[in-house]
Amino acid sequence: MPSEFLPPTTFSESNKIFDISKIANTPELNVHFLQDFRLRVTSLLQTTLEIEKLIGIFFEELQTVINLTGVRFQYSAFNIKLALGRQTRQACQYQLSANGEFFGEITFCRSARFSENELENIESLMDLLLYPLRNALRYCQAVQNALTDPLTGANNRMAMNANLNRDIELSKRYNSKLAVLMIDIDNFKEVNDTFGHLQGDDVLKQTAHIIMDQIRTTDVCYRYGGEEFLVMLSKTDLDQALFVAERIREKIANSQFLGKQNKAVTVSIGAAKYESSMDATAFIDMADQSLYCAKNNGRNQTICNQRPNPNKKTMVQ
Ligand SMILES: Nc1nc2c(ncn2[C@@H]2O[C@H](COP(=O)(O)OP(=O)(O)OP(=O)(O)O)[C@@H](O)[C@H]2O)c(=O)[nH]1
Repeated sequence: MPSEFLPPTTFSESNKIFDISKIANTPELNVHFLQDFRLRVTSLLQTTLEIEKLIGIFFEELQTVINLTGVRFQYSAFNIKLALGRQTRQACQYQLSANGEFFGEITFCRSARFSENELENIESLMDLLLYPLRNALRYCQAVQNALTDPLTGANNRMAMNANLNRDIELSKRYNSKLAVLMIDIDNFKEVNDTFGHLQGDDVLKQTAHIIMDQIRTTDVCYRYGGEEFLVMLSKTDLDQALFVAERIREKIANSQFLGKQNKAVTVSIGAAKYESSMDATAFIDMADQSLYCAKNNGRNQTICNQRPNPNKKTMVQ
């Protein structure tokens, strides 16, 4: 499979620390050295599918033959941006691709300028990284797909199950606040019955996007069930959680759905704060019971049963 490394976007001239061409003067050593080096790096790179570890291994191994202080790797499609070692001024950067498929951008840096020889050496070893990196990116994509709801793009229930206990353990360990919102679209059956399931799907998508837009990147939105979403708010107390809940509720109530049909959509929200006596089930149940109250109380409102005076909102319209 042909592979390409586009030429470095920045590079520099001379360096005296390592020059593979000096080894080339003793051909036997060169051949053996390079063979051993390539074999070792290839087998090390096969030990992981984690991108950070992979880049780390490659960087460490390159450092044994070329003087480098740091490396950066970026793959925007998956929001991957990592930096290892010391980020210094001189840099050489490569766009990694094979067969028209793009695998990200890698940058090596150090204080002194790179010589042409060194750049050639880096380029000649880059093929070692390319296919392990492609496999790691594919694995990352597969994991991402397995944890994402394909309709709305929110995290799915499997992701929630994987994260919930950890969120609770972190909250206990660091004594940090944790809150959850259970959000359910009101009378969603009517949307499906009136406009059909495809339009119903559009309402679900738009609702999920509004929710995800209204929360911080450190908060997580899960599609909990059919028309129900769960938002986990880390380091958030109940007042803040209710504030976020109301912001989401109002934004949805004031948004236009289904284009020209301009359907009004509302949500009911149950909020809960984590208390140390709760396990994961009790925590989610607490939010669920509050949601149940919000539905019974007329919908389009946020309720938290852990409050002496639950925060009730009247219907907006
Ligand atoms: N279009 C679409 N509909 C879904 C999907 N998942 C669940 N539903 C529908 O969501 C509706 C949920 O209806 P109900 O549980 O009665 O709730 P509701 O009509 O929202 O009423 P309240 O929750 O009491 O306000 C059902 O009609 C499901 O078929 C989905 O992925 N797409």
